[in-house]
Amino acid sequence: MIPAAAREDTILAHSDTPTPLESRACGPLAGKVRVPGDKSISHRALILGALSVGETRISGLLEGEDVLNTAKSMRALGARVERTAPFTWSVAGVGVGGFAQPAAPLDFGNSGTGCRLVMGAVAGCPIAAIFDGDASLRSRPMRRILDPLELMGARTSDIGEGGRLPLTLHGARYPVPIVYKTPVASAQIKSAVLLAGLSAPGITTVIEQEASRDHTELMLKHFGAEISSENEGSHGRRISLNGEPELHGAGVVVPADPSSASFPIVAALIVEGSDVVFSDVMTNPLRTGLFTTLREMGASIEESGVRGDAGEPMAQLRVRASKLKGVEVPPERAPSMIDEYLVLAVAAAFAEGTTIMRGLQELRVKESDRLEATADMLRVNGVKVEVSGDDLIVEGRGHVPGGGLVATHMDHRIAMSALVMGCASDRPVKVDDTAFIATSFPDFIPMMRALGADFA
Ligand SMILES: O=C(O)C1=C[C@@H](OP(=O)(O)O)[C@@H](O)[C@H](O)C1
Ligand SMILES: C=C(OP(=O)(O)O)C(=O)O
Repeated sequence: MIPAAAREDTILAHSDTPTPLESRACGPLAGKVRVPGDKSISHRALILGALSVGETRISGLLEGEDVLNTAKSMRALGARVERTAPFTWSVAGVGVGGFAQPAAPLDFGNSGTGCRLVMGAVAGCPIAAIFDGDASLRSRPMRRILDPLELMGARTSDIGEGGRLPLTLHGARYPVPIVYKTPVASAQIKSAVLLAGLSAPGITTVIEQEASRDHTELMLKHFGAEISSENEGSHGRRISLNGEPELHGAGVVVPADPSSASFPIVAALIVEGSDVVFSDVMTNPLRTGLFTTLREMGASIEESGVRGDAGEPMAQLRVRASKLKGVEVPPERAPSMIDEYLVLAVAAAFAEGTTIMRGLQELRVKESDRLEATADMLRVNGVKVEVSGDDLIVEGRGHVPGGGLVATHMDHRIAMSALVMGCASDRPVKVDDTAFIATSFPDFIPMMRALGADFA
């Protein structure tokens, strides 16, 4: 038997040379699958486990590169993190405020969530840590996280141009609780402030104009923190956390990731005759904007067997190929489907009529400028598309000519969206590099092939 650590190294390995792939029109997709564990919940389970006293047992953890980098960072900060069986991990934490000074820089690879949440957790400990990542992560804004953390008493030095990585974060010796209004709807900003607030005496409050995913709040409660959330305005939330709790290790069952499921779901909708069942898909309403939109477009997505664990609902989804029509997606839906616009744009290209997606400014600061990259992906495959300010307008003609080579820009979701498009386009669609798919959905290619996709 291979020891757990060696197996983990095998998972971590990925090629430095680009691996292109072509996707060709295929016959009906069929089968029943469980996509990997939710990425957001996997990061949080490791971080909260590391900040707790006692053991946290996680089942269904996403073993993608982003999450594995978070696991490594938790070890570097003093927690014991072990893979005990496939997708099953055990964390023995150090308690709130108990992180040790890491001996080497923390490398988060491609992962904004891992980097930014750990910044919050480190900001509440009297240690210094160097944060770094790959070229994509080094290009993403960090000021949005550092601003509130500095108000709480943390400090930065050796910081990259424009507040970017690499940087050194010096945690606060005496963290101060704050009331913070997030400048944009971002669960990463909210979570960083709440994680720093764990070490602050008194109440840390985050106010968001538009509610972002609430996994941090739900999981903090599950681990024993006193935290409350009330509505703020028409779409917002006001979240208050009582500082200095004793967090206790807890069991976490990670549901299947709806953002990962969105790729085979759209593939099943656009490939004629398809019928695919997805089990255990998380259906937290702050994550299901894509399903709402697809249903408005005419998609057949049947939900059954709704159940929940630690406040996170999940269900089985049966998806059948459907005739889609263009729709207008309102800007206030953006936080609940922020990572899904790329694959929605693919569905929109196969629909009849125009789809207008409004208020997508946040797409510009993801792994790539996803607004431009999505438009380019469609354009090189013969789809009429326009970026107008922060809106994306796709003219659906019921079919996609294809034949293009898509630049993935170190962005897993561009790669997967383009491969989905090729499943039903007139000519094949090629992507320049599939390596980054391993950050969030390592089994995407074999799972799609097993359903009937023609990738070569
Ligand atoms: O908190 C999280 O787990 C995430 C929040 C979102 O980012 P923002 O907080 O920047 O919107 C999302 O795009 C990302 O994939 C995961
Ligand atoms: C934006 C994403 O992730 P992150 O911000 O963690 O890099 C994503 O997975 O689409």
